[in-house]
Amino acid sequence: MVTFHILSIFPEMFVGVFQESILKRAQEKGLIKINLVNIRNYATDKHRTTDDYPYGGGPGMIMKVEPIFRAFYDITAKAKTKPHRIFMSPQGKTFNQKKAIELAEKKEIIILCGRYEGIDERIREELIDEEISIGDYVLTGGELPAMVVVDAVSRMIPGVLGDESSKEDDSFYCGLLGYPQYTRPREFQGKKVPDVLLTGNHALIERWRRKEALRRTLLRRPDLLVEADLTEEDYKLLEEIYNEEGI
Ligand SMILES: COc1ccccc1CNc1ccc(C(N)=O)cn1
Repeated sequence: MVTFHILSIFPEMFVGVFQESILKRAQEKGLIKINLVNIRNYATDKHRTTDDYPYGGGPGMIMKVEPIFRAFYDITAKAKTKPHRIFMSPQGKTFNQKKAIELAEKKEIIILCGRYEGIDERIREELIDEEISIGDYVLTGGELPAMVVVDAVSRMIPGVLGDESSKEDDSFYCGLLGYPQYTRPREFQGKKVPDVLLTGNHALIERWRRKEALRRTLLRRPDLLVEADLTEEDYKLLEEIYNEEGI
């Protein structure tokens, strides 16, 4: 069970995403809990201000310390265990499946979603355990990145995915890209499903899938091959692939 506390000035952005399909069922099954927190509720001035102009000048606004510190203290005081505190930002370490698996072990996670040009540095210094980016591009806020993290982490929690096995084979799960998938009809516009998949010979099918995952990874993301722990059998398959691809 993982409890996600999501801090944002636009918590309503999350309602649609977390009220659908797998994440909704996971909440109903008590496998995950999502606590949407509106930072504005912790702003004490009349206008419930959460941002202000940057010292030193420059474009845009910066998120203020007080509302965010109050929100963190409040959530932490109510939390059963000390939450792991994440800030979504372009300056973070790039998110990947390995990180998703690691975060799925946590009990409570706070995800701070930045808006405007970013946050007052004292928030990073005092409140954040790790900064995570979903990729090298800038968005209008950390809300979409937070949804990506909640989705990827939730999938790794036992019981969330109906068919457990789908987690094992997942693209990026074994460090390789996924193999080609087919379903009915067997032939479409003259394009047939590979015969091997119709043999019912699971050893043969597994070999074909592993080989196609290696082929796809070699051709599209050779950098992942370097990281993957390959077996002797994998190297044999790669030999065949090199010959077939004329590399
Ligand atoms: C100018 O925006 C910011 C500047 C600083 C911090 C947060 C934000 C909010 N925007 C974000 C957040 C995350 C990502 C990412 N790549 O994960 C992209 N954009």
